Formats: sequence, structure tokens, C-alpha cells
Amino acid sequence: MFGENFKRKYALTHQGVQNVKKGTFWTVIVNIVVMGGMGILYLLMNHLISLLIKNQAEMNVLVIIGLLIVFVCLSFITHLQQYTSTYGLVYGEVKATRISLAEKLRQLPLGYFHKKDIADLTETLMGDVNRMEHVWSHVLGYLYGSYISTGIIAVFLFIYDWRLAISCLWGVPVAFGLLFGSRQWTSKASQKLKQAAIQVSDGIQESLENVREIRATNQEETYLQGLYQKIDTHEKVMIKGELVAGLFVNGASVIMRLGVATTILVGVHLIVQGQVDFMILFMFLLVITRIYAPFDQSLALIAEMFISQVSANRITEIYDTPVASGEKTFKPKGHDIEFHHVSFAYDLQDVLKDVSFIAKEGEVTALVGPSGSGKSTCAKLAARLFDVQKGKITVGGVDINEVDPEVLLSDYSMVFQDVVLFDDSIKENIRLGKRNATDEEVYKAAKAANCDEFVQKLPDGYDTLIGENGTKLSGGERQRISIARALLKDAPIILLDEATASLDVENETKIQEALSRLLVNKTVLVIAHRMRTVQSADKIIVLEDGKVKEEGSPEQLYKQDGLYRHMLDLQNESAKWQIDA
Ligand SMILES: Nc1ncnc2c1ncn2[C@@H]1O[C@H](COP(=O)(O)OP(=O)(O)OP(=O)(O)O)[C@@H](O)[C@H]1O
Repeated sequence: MFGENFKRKYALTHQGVQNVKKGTFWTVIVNIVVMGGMGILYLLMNHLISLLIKNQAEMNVLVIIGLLIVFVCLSFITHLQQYTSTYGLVYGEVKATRISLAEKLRQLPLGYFHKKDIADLTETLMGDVNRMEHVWSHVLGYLYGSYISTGIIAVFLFIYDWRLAISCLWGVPVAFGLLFGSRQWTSKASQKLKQAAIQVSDGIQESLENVREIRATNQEETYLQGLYQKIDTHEKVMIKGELVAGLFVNGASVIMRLGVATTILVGVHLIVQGQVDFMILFMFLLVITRIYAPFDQSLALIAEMFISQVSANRITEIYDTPVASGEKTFKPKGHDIEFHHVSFAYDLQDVLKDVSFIAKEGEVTALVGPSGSGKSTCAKLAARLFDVQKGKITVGGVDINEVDPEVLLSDYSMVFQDVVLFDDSIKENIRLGKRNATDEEVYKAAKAANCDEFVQKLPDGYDTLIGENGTKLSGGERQRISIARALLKDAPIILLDEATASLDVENETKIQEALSRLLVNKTVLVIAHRMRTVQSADKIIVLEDGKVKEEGSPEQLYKQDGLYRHMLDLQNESAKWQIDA
């Protein structure tokens, strides 16, 4: 019952399954103890009726009081155990699930995050885990416990009087049948609800991220209208979903309760026939109330379980995604990066087609080409952020597809245009390059990257908090911090996406100076946007439409009079226009 399928179905950890087992056990005990309470009530009634009618005591009052005290104590202890083994333990399960999901996400290839919507992933980590929390704590143990305890009690009822047992229990399978039959509707409604919720969080995230562009283009009203519509749709889908679930749950509850009427009818008939006495019917009616109470709640819980299945599936889907794995050791012979007939597509269409080139250690290799020709894709593949689909990429002769991405990336530093900074101090942002770096090492790297001058002007120097994603810094300053990080890391391979944003001359010179210190003796692959950088490169790879069009030194390519020469002339022309203007 609690095997691997159960674990997958409810997206539980191993410990979570153990907790559900405990919760189920204590629910069974609680239900049986409460049923014992009904037994004491029956004995008390029997005793009182005997006193009234026959004027003789059935039992010693002290025994009844003693039983009552035992019942109260047992009830308290078992309820407490049930509480701690369900609600108490679930927070541990929530924490363990979020940590194991985060750990899994950490191991997934970066390509996964390009395909997945970030709002969707956040919804799984927060919303889906929250929904499952309720299922893990309130539903599973309670439901399975109720099935087992009712099964045990039903056996006793059948032994006692099968006719009354059937008349009081027939409604249970019918009500559950109705609910299970409704599963396709509730699942569909819940899927729609999840989609609508993702649309809303997507919309909110997008509007917050793009608030500057929305205001700059005067689109606030139009944009908000779209967002309000998404919120409106979410509300409608939610109400419809509740209606569907409510209809079936209440229908099932009414059917189950019809069992009270049939028990009374059959019971009275049997009493009139002299086949049972009133106290038996009274006992069955007491038992019914106790059997129905957990099942009544179970009906709502089952509906919730169906709805939550969407969340469980979304969590399991992350667990099932294959991770980017590989050897934990990486010992290349040098750090030449070589592309061997590499082809690659993000979706269906090939973005790189049979690309081959070498970026040598100690040299700067520049990738140039029109926008969309595949320059950034080459850089991403070189760092195994995505896996190639045809051909291979080697570093120092080692196929990078066979190396664990985390181990591989320890040999890489990446300096991209869109520098990502964390809401922390400047010092800690630089220290990301080398976690165990001393403060002195951080300051040295910052100086070499020309950060020191602007940092000294900040109120708390290197301890200044830079705001979320470094909003308090200029583009040039952010880029210098990322160069400082790379200097600190001192990795043998540098992937550099040259800034396209027009930096002022002073900033540009400072960045160039910082870079010249960073690039010495490294394997440098630069996505070049300005021809000035390209001219000082050792080798240029010209890409067009995902293919290598030209390859050679700047002088060789200039003489070839091909695409490179054409791009160079165009950029010189545009520079001339800018100066004239
Ligand atoms: N994550 C992605 N998913 C799907 N397609 C993508 C993705 N990233 C890039 N592409 C597509 O791959 C092609 C090559 O993109 P790439 O970014 O490598 O070009 P690029 O030469 O670096 O362009 P640019 O100079 O404009 O940055 C483009 O057609 C682009 O639309």
C-alpha cells in the first residue's frame, strides 16, 4: 500500500512515506478508541434502561466510571499522537521537499530553465508544495486510517448482524464510487485552475520586471487591463472548480447519510418481527454516527486529493527530469577549446550547423557575425550550459559532455553583458568568484578590475549594499564587478560577451584595462560586437546563419574581402557618421 507508487503518486520523500504510515496507524487507533467510547455509551444506556425498567443494575457504576476515565485518557493520548504524527511532522516534509527540489534544480542542465517558465517553477516550489502540505498532513493519514478502521469495524458489525450492517454501510461504497467517477471533471478543473494561477503570477512577475518599459511607453493602463483580465479569469475558474467539487462532495455525503434512514427502517422492521431488540438498533445508530463522521470528512478530502494530483504530478515531473551528469574529475591536457562538427537546435530548427574551430590557450578567439548567427549559442555550448546534439566539444582533448557540469565550470569564468548581482555587499558580490577568498584577495581583484575608485566613494566602501541586482550601480560599474569576480576566480578559460551598450569613454577604457589584466595567458572566447576588439584578437571566427563562414587572423580576413571585411567597413562607416553628426 505504501510502496514506490504511493511515494511517487503523492510526491513524498522516503521520510514522508514513513510519516504517512505513522499518521495512518494513529488514525486507526483513534477511530477504534472513539468507537470504544460508543461502546461505553451503549453500556451506560443499557445500565440505565435496566434500572428504569427492571429496577436492577446491569453493571457496577464504578466500573462504568472507571471505563470512562480510561477512555478519556486513551482518547487524549491517541489524539495527541495522531496530531504530532500528521500535522507535527509535515513541516519537516515541506522543508525536505523544497530542499530536494532545489537540489534537483541545481543539477539540471541550464537548457531546462530556458524551456521552463520561471513563474511556473516558482509556483511548483511554493504553491504546489503548499497544496501538497495540506494533503500530506490532513488527508493521507486520515483517509487511509479511516479506510482501515472502518474495515475493521465493518467486520464486527457484519458478525453482529449482517442485515443491519448492510443497511447502514451500503451508502459508503456508493458515495465513494460517485466521487471516484467524478475524478475526470475535478482533475480537469484543477488543471485549468493551475494554468490560470500560473498566468496570474506570470503577469505579476512580468509587470514588476518591466515596470520601467511599461511606464516609458505609457502602457500602464493597457497593461493593467490585461493583468486584471488574467486575475478575473483565475477567479472564475476557481469558482467553477469549487462548484464542481462541492456538487460531487455534497451529493456523495447525502447518499451516505441515507444509510441512517435505511438502518432505522430495517431496524424497526426487525424489532417488530422480534428478530433484534431495541438496544441492538441503538448500538448500530451510535456506530453509524462514528463511521460517518470520518467518512464525511474523507469525501471532502478525496476531492482535495484529486485536485492536488496536478500539484503532485508537477513536483514528480521535476524529480523525473534527467540531470546533466558526468565524471567528477576533469584533467585536460591544456585548455584549447575545440568544436568538432557541432550541430545544435534549441527547438526544432538547427541554430548551429556543422561548426568546427579551435580556440587556443593563450589566445583571444573572437566570434563575430550578424545578429542571430549563433555566437552566444557557441559560448553557451562551450561551457556545457546546453548539450550538443551532434558532434562534440573538447577542452584539452576531453569531451565536455562526459564531465560533470559543476566540475567543468570550475575551469571557466564568464563575463556577460547582463551582469547578475545579488542583494548583498560589493565585497560579497566579488567573493562569489572564489567562496573562500580572503578580504585582501577580494580588494586586490577589485583594484585590478578598476573597481576600487568608485567603491571608495560609496558610503560604506566594500560593505555597501548594492540593492536587488545591483540597481544602485551603473552599467560600467556592474561590469567591472563581474570582471573582479573573474579575476578572483582565475579560471583558465574566459568566456566574454562584450558589452554592446555604449559606455562612456572613461568607463570603456577602465573596462578594457581590467580585461587586459584578466585575459593574460587564458583561453579566451569573446563574443565580439565592436570591430575594435576584434582587430586585436588572435583569431576570428565569422559565423553566418549558424555556419562558420570565414576563419583566420584579422589581417587574413581583411584581405579576403568577405563578410568580415563588409562588417568592418559598415562599422567604420557608422563611426564616421557619428563623428560627423
Ligand atoms: N533559449 C533559446 N530558445 C530558442 N531559441 C533561441 C534561444 N536562444 C537563442 N535562440 C535562437 O538561436 C539563434 C542564435 O541565437 P544567438 O543568441 O546564439 O545569436 P547571436 O549571434 O549571439 O545573436 P546576437 O548578436 O543578437 O546576440 C537565434 O535565431 C535565436 O533566436
